[in-house]
Amino acid sequence: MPSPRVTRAANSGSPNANGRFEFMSLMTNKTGASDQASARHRPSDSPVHRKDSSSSQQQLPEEDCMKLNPSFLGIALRSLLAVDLWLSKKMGVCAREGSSWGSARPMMKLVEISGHGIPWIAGTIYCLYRTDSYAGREVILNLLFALLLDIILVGIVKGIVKRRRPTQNRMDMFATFSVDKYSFPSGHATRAAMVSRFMLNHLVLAVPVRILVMLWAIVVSLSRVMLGRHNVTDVLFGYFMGHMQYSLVEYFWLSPNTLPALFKI
Ligand SMILES: CC(C)=CCC/C(C)=C/COP(=O)(O)O
Repeated sequence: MPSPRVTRAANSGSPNANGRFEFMSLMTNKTGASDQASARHRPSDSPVHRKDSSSSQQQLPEEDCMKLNPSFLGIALRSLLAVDLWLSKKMGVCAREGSSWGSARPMMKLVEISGHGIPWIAGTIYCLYRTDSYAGREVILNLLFALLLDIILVGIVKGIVKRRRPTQNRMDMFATFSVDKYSFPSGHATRAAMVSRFMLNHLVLAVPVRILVMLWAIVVSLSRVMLGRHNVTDVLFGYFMGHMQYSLVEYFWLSPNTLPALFKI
């Protein structure tokens, strides 16, 4: 019966008392802890085969089962993320001045500003101040509510998911919050989708202007990936989230009855 010290030395490949290395076969020793670990790799002991084995056999730890039996959802998600990263890198054609469409980067940055929160919030507050029509004030007030809600919800989701921005991104955006170091979802995409839907539903616009509003939302969203700021899934989810936010604003529509003080003209 070897002493625990000798066994440990033998299992770990340490020199024995004679200064020589001794290695004990892990497959033949059925008593040590390391043998249990190695036994997991034997096909006859795999989770699949264990189903047929007697119940006296040891159950695998849960984390091992997950490694050996990844769920379909896990595989699908990993594949989607791999495609997402690959596609986003390919589409990030304005990520740097030296990128294939690098000369279009200044124009893309203008598109970025057109979807930034600050001009939208500042412009909406200005319009609220200038408007003297009752109906106009109601619509603009709700737009302001939508823009603030958007910033809060996007900040919360970014803070929970904490997905890093793509490696090709250069963090040279103006006026960002600390959560804006994260990329999921794209705040520009949520805002563009929400604001465009808001305008199409609450402003009386000629058909060419309606088309321009829709195109603007799509171009702002697309520019996020082209600038290398976001992965494709950040933008797709952001666009979807923007539509959901609009539905939320409609649901909680602020009327003169909810905020009478603001509607005194
Ligand atoms: C400072 C204010 C009022 C808003 C921040 C707007 C901003 C920088 C959002 C980040 O957008 P992406 O997530 O699309 O990069």
